[in-house]
Amino acid sequence: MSVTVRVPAKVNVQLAVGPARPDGFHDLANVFLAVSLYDRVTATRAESLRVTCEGPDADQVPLDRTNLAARAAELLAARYGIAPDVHLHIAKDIPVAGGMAGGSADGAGALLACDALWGTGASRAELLDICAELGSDVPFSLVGGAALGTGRGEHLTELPLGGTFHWVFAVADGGLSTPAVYAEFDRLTPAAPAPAASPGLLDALRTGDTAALAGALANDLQPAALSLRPSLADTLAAGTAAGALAGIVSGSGPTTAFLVKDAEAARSVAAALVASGTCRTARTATSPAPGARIVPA
Ligand SMILES: C[C@@](CO)(OP(=O)(O)O)[C@H](O)COP(=O)(O)OP(=O)(O)OC[C@H]1O[C@@H](n2ccc(N)nc2=O)[C@H](O)[C@@H]1O
Ligand SMILES: Nc1ncnc2c1ncn2[C@@H]1O[C@H](COP(=O)(O)OP(=O)(O)O)[C@@H](O)[C@H]1O
Repeated sequence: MSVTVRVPAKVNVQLAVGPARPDGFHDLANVFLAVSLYDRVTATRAESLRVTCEGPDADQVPLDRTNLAARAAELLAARYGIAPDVHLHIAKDIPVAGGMAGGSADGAGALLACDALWGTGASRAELLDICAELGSDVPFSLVGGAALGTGRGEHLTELPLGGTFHWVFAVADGGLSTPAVYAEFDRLTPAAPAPAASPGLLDALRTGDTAALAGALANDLQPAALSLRPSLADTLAAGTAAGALAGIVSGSGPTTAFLVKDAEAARSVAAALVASGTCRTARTATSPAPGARIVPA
């Protein structure tokens, strides 16, 4: 018997970052939006814990116990006093180390799949608790849609969304390390103010107003990502020159996200980005997208 779960990627439409806390994390006002790029995690009973991965970036995914899918299975099994004997297969479509929470998606997906496979019957609150232990972004991968993350991003308030948003993602060569980007933020921002969500941005999401959302996109980690990867400025310029309403680094990067008017604009901006030679590839997607869901057999 197997259980497959589909989990979305995310883009941060606002990422307000406060000063470093004593525990090394940063308080955030993190406005997450799930987008229609998905990983699939399949859990199958096995003799022991094993992870495999397929997809264009599969060679960049660790297959040992550091994989967030493996860690999710271990945490759930430990809580219920069972052996984490499961084969987790990841069909990876989310760019790796790209600031789109692919590892977090696999953690949330494995958790939901193992819960169903083992019949542990964990409550939603318990699952969210385990997600937060796995990583700051993992609870959002379970929930999907749109949400404001506070604390280190793990405390979620779901947000209403009034329409469909169209996106183009320019995927860069290689990844950026999230801790390195936060460290660069600290170096560049000696006195960061307390983070707060922008009322205008939340209104734009609620009313589905693409032009207003384009004007409100904001990422405090963008200067740090650009400092570590200056060539991202060329990608941002190429996307806006091609007709995107706005461009932004996705989370800690190096993927850049472009908000566009409609599906046709998405196709032409994606083609122009690839032709510009400033990215490895470009993907189109829409919001909203649901959180982790079991795929019917
Ligand atoms: C920046 C964001 C934006 O959504 O995601 P990515 O763009 O990398 O996907 C997140 O804050 C990343 O969340 P996630 O990748 O889950 O981070 P974690 O595993 O919890 O932490 C990894 C490291 O990132 C830094 N970190 C993370 C979250 C936070 N609020 N403050 C931090 O300083 C810390 O150095 C921490 O050790
Ligand atoms: N299932 C997974 N998929 C991808 N990366 C993973 C996974 N589990 C652990 N990792 C590690 O997490 C790092 C960050 O990857 P990812 O979650 O894709 O990016 P980001 O944190 O930028 O959103 C990778 O470099 C990899 O070492």
